[in-house]
This record gives sequence, C-alpha cells and structure tokens, in this order.
Amino acid sequence: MLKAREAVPSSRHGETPLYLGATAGMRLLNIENASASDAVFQAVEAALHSSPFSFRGARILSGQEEGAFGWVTVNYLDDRLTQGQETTGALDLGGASTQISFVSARFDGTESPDNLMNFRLYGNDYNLYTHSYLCYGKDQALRKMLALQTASGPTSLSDPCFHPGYIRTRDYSELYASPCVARSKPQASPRNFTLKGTGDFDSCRTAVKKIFDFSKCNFSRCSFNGVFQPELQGSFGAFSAYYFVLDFLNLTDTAAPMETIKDKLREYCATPWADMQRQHPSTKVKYLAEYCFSGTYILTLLTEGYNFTADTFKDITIIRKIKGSDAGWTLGYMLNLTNMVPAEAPDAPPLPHAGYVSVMVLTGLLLGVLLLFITYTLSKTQCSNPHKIV
Ligand SMILES: Nc1nc2c(ncn2[C@@H]2O[C@H](COP(=O)(O)OP(=O)(O)OP(=O)(O)O)[C@@H](O)[C@H]2O)c(=O)[nH]1
Repeated sequence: MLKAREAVPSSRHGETPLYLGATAGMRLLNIENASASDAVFQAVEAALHSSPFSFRGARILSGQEEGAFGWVTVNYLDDRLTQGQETTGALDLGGASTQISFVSARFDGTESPDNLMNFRLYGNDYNLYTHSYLCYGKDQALRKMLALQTASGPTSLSDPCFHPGYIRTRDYSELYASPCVARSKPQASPRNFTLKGTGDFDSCRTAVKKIFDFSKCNFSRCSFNGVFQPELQGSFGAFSAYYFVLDFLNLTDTAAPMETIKDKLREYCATPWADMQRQHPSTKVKYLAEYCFSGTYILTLLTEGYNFTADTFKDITIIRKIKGSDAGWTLGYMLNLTNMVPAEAPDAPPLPHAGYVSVMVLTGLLLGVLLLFITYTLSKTQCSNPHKIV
C-alpha cells in the first residue's frame, strides 16, 4: 500500500480503484474455518476503506478465475490479444494451489464444462481450458507427501527430499493443520517426529509421485486425480513458484535434455545440508531446505501430472516478469474489473496514419500541378490574344 501511495500521484489517489483478491490460501481457510476467514476479510476491508484509494471490494477468487486471469495477464502483456495471435498457455504454482490454462483446438467444453472459461477479447472468441488443483501448490503438496510418509505415526522419518544432514523436529498437529491432509492424521501419533534428510532425488521422485492419483479417469484423457485435460497445445509461460524454484536451481533452460535436468537435481539433492547453508548464507532457511523437494515436485507435476514430454518440455518458458510487470493473476483480475480489455476491437480508422499522410501529399501534389496548368493555360491565352489598342 505504501508503494502504491508513492507510485500514484496523490492528486489521483481518490479516483484510483482498489480491489483485493484472495486465492487458495484463503480458499483453504474458508473450508477449514469460515468464521476465521470472514474475520480476516472484515479486518482487511476496514484497513482498505481507510486508505486514500477508492476501495471497491475484496473477495476470494475461484480456482478457475485464478487460472484464467493468469492466462489473460500473460497474453495481454505479450500483446497477443489485440493482434488475435495464437495465445500462450499459463502455468501458475502457488503455495496452496496450482493452475494450468491454455487454449486447445480440441476443447470446446463439451467433455468437461467445468474446465471451460469463455472469453471474447478484442473481437476474438477464446475457449479456454483451465483447472486449479487445490492442495497442489508447493507448500500443500509437501504436506501431502509428508502426511503419506507419516501415516503410521512414526517418531522419526528419513526423507529423501531433504539434504543429507538436515534434521528438524516437526509437530504432528502443525503438519496436519490443513484441510489438504487433516483427514489422514494418524490416530495415535506422538507429539512430534524427527525429519532426517537423505538427499536422494530418485527416491524423492517416487515419494512425490504418490501424492498424484493416476488410477481413475472418466474422460477421454486426464492429467491426474481424474481431472480432464485436453492434449497440450502451443507454448506455455510458467511463473510464480515455478520461477522462484527453477531460477534458484539454475534450471530455467527448459530446452536442456531431460536427463541433464534430472542429473542436476540429483546432484543438488545429494549436497550435504551444511554445504548448502555455507553456500547460501543469505537464503531463507525454509526455502533453502525445500528446494530439493520443490524442484522434484515441479518436474513430476509437469511431466507425470500434465504430461509434458522430453520433447514438449522446451515449449515452457519460465518467466517472472513480462515487460516489467509481474506474471500472475493480479493484472488480469484488475484488467477485468476495470474493463480495460474490451470484448470488441476498437473501431479501426478506414486508413492507417501513414495512409492519411500519403493521401494528403498526393492531393497536395495534384492541386499544385492543376494550379500550374491553369496558370500556364491563362498566360498562353493572353499571349495569343494581344491587347487591341482601341
Ligand atoms: N523461493 C522462493 N519462494 C517464494 C518467494 N516468494 C514466495 N515464495 C513461495 O512461492 C510460493 C508461491 O507464492 P505466491 O506466488 O505468493 O502464491 P500464493 O499466494 O501462496 O498462491 P495460492 O496457492 O494461489 O494461494 C509459496 O510457497 C511462497 O512461499 C521467493 O522469493 N523465493
């Protein structure tokens, strides 16, 4: 809010619309404890009402909206909507949920209407496929994996997704305090357990894979958990935690062979925790400890979950910003609320600017020639009819 106050001239504060959108973290809190979620909104709304801006409301976005607005942002910033060009798909990884959104020639919503968002933007119609996986953001995905590993309520857990030498005491109540895992809390667990890293990428992949259910699909094709997903089409932009994690791991080059990516992760996960801390003294310890899991999760989600292959992986670009603006759902949401993206293309002038200039120059030239011709004809007439002396 302080940044906004500085960025917007104070004379314009009162006319600047302010909206608040909340995403999966709040969707989860709302499921878990609706009155706590309401209390958060009341407090936030009171604070925003007292800001100098024109506050116009706060609400929780649906997963579909979160995915679709991320797609609008990416394609708006890339100027793909005004031009009616082929669009870029959007991959968003948050802490609590993850979204995939793309336009597919093979998807019109017939097979799975819940995954369809229709847009008419700048005179073009888009049938957007979008799905949001609640509990598959990277923080909740880690909880899900740890929940599977601690189902029997052990006092100690050797975990391949953490570096060798990493040791941390985890509280059962804290780990299971999320609707994503609450129901699987072991009945008779001790108060806490000791998590010990073993740093083994291949075993980590096996453990991560278990949080996905590939066993059922009632559609012609699915990603995971019985969710319909048409065949992937076109290029994709992956942002938010995809960027944070892959940028840290130096794995943003998606054109690198899949084996190279795996080898790098293998080496990274196997690095002793003491070395990691020594090499990255200023990195937040929580992030540093979880990059092995997060990198492995991202690779598994993209390849096994969404079905990117060794061949199509290169169609993904890992992005943080486009033309200086953050890739993410927020800009798309604001563009939508402030009607900044019109349904129809603005009326195009009959001629482009250059066309007008050419017509003006040509008309000027013709008039000049005509004037010269008239002057010449008049002077000739006068020469051939010498003045008579009366
Ligand atoms: N490594 C790293 N992780 C970050 C950074 N900033 C945020 N994250 C993590 O990246 C994930 C995504 O964060 P956000 O983009 O804020 O997403 P979110 O609001 O949690 O998204 P939802 O799941 O939709 O609620 C979360 O797990 C954050 O903890 C960062 O600078 N570095």
